[in-house]
Amino acid sequence: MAKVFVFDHPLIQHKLTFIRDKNTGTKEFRELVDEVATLMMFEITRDLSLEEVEVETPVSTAKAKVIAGKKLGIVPILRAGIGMVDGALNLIPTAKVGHVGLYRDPETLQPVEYYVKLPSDVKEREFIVVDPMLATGGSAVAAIDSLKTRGAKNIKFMCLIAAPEGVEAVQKAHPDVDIYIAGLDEKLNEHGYIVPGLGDAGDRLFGTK
Ligand SMILES: O=P(O)(O)OC[C@H]1O[C@H](OP(=O)(O)OP(=O)(O)O)[C@H](O)[C@@H]1O
Ligand SMILES: O=c1cc[nH]c(=O)[nH]1
Ligand SMILES: [Mg+2]
Repeated sequence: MAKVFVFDHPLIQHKLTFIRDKNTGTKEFRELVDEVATLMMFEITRDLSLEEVEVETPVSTAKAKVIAGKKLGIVPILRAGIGMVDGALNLIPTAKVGHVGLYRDPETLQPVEYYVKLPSDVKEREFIVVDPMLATGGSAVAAIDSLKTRGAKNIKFMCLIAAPEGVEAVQKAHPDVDIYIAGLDEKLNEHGYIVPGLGDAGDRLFGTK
């Protein structure tokens, strides 16, 4: 069964509070999402493997460590996932970026796919799918399906806020995909919005409400 990590780091929790606040405007919202994505990526990359190298310091030779050349890919679920890409790339600037375009039908809440573009070496890469919101889980499950259909084998999912329903749906459909969350909320309302949540992540990021 996939593991679920809820990040309790004080900086993540502090910034998430202002992301939730309805009085936070678009500019600040976008900056905070970017910062939290960086902090979450710092935690997620904790398990990257290292290899030993030798480096000449001004004083002598040191045995030291570098990351062992893992191939990473960041995959935002459009549109709101775009808000987390730059923050993630801050820490892993050589990662490739794939895109999965999905919108949630407002009536049925079912995801509708409209765009997919992934790095060509999809089978060799480890992917981190990013989206601020994991609500019913339909979008995350569909995005991960889409990656797996194209050959991806090693996938993590990272979001800002999740509802228990969404976590359960991803765990059931993709038991191999670990889930990383900044805030695990109470429930969904009758419109499929996370309660208390932060509202519509895409609209708040891009000012489209
Ligand atoms: O877990 P789910 O019930 O599928 O809901 C979560 C999805 O809903 C939002 O996207 P939305 O459909 O609003 O598209 P947008 O990013 O273009 O605004 C959000 O960014 C997720 O992708
Ligand atoms: O609360 C929610 C649920 C889905 N999508 C959002 O942007 N917010
Ligand atoms: Mg939206």
